[in-house]
Amino acid sequence: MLNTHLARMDAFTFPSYSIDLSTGEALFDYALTGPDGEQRFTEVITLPVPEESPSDAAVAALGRVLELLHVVAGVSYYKTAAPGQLVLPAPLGPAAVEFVRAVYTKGLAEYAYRNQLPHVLELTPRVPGGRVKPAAEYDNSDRRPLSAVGGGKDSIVSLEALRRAGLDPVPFSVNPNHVIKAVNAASGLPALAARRRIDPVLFELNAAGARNGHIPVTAINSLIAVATAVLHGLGPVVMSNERSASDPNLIWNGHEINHQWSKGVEAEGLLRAALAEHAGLAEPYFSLLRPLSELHIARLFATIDRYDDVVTSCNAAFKLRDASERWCRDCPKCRFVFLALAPFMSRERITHIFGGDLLADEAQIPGYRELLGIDGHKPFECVGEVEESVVALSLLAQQPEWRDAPVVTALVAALPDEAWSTAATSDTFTPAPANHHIPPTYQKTLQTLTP
Ligand SMILES: CC(=O)N[C@H]1[C@@H](OP(=O)(O)OP(=O)(O)OC[C@H]2O[C@@H](n3ccc(=O)[nH]c3=O)[C@H](O)[C@@H]2O)O[C@H](CO)[C@@H](O)[C@@H]1O[C@H](C)C(=O)N[C@@H](C)C(=O)N[C@@H](CCC(=O)O)C(=O)O
Ligand SMILES: Nc1ncnc2c1ncn2[C@@H]1O[C@H](COP(=O)(O)OP(=O)(O)OP(=O)(O)O)[C@@H](O)[C@H]1O
Repeated sequence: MLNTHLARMDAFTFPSYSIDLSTGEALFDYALTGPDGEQRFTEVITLPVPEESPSDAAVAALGRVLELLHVVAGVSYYKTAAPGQLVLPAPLGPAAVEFVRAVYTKGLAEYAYRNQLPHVLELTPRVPGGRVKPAAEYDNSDRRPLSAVGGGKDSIVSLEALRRAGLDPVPFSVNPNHVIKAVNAASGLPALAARRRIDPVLFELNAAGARNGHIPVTAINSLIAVATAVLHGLGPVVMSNERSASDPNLIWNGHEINHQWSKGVEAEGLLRAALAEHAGLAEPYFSLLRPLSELHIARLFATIDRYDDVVTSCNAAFKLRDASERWCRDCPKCRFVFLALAPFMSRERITHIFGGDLLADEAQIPGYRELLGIDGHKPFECVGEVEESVVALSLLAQQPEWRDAPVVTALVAALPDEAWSTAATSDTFTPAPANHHIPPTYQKTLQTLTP
């Protein structure tokens, strides 16, 4: 189908979904419709099959989680055309509708901004009339946690904290690549994995020039994780999303544009409420690292060395096609993570982890100026707040091993005086006491990693 036809699509619908419990394979169908016809898509998500058959209660809760996943995973296909109507497949309660609305508006906000599509930020799902049967309560809060592993430093910190606190975590990933498999192997813990196959038609449409952009992938991975936890009789899904994920990159037309929206605390609260209402789940999902800054997490990571040969936070290593082997050493995320870890590690150790020394490479200075708020806005990437970068630089400027590194000296000279005073009074290493959903049993977990 030609992309001119895509541009004339006026509705996005969700024709059906199904799951085969014997194989774990779920099929999610989507359709764009308009005056020139229809464009269909099917995404295939394969959950790991448990050794023991799930209870009837678990199967019922799983069905409800998959209903939410069906709607949320549609964002990848919706974005090829961005029609004005989003027509939900079945009635949903108010919390579920609010979650879906936020995923398609706030979760697609960067996409809307970059493609100049303000209507996406105002989308309101059309909900079919009728009553939603209330979900039976399903309380799995005291079972072993499912710990989502993304291959980077943050999920390693959570996995190790849970393990050291004796909570017996089960590592879990969606489409684990060689990095994630190596991290799991380094942990020594048996892991679960789900497969997600995007409809190849999407790549054909992209190649033909369809609209494209960032999607709230953490919302999709989170629901796949919750579905897996329910199917396997496990407890809460533990994420590793940090405090700064809630901060927007910029304001556009009065709306916050946040690249990391589905990692933020608002998305976490909406997802929990939707799961409680629609699937009856009492304690399904939270982020263990929510009160912490990226810099604080980096300091905790530095206390763990068993993953140094494998840890990789660079997004280029997680592309579906043409992925880099590990750190690309030339993107905002590589720059930020290097800056955040450097104050807490020897130069030799961090150079080993990254395969190079970014603070010795003067070509990185323009990128670091953005991270420090000297030029432009916070990059559209998973990077910490400007204040965290300034605090990291101020720590490096005091360390004999780092203070003469070419990038450090150039940045110290470029930073305005006000930034230094902000760094001096920063609360970067003080956990934010409120605004998280960590259940009491898990609240002391991070103390096992005190530096
Ligand atoms: C790895 C990456 O950053 N991918 C983004 C990139 O995609 P690219 O075209 O360069 O390569 P592929 O990842 O191979 O994807 C090919 C196309 O497939 C479509 N697609 C992929 C995954 C998906 O879940 N849905 C999809 O529709 C898409 O059309 C791709 O072009 O650029 C894309 C366009 O801006 C981004 O959509 C790709 O982002 C992935 C969805 C992704 O997994 N990104 C994470 C690394 C990521 O951004 N994580 C955020 C978390 C933020 C959140 O709110 O969840 C972060 O680290 O901050
Ligand atoms: N493939 C995946 N499967 C399951 N969970 C994932 C996957 N990729 C990322 N996550 C989870 O999504 C959240 C956001 O991912 P993100 O890439 O920011 O974290 P990370 O890889 O742990 O650390 P870092 O920020 O250092 O890259 C984390 O909780 C992470 O565990």
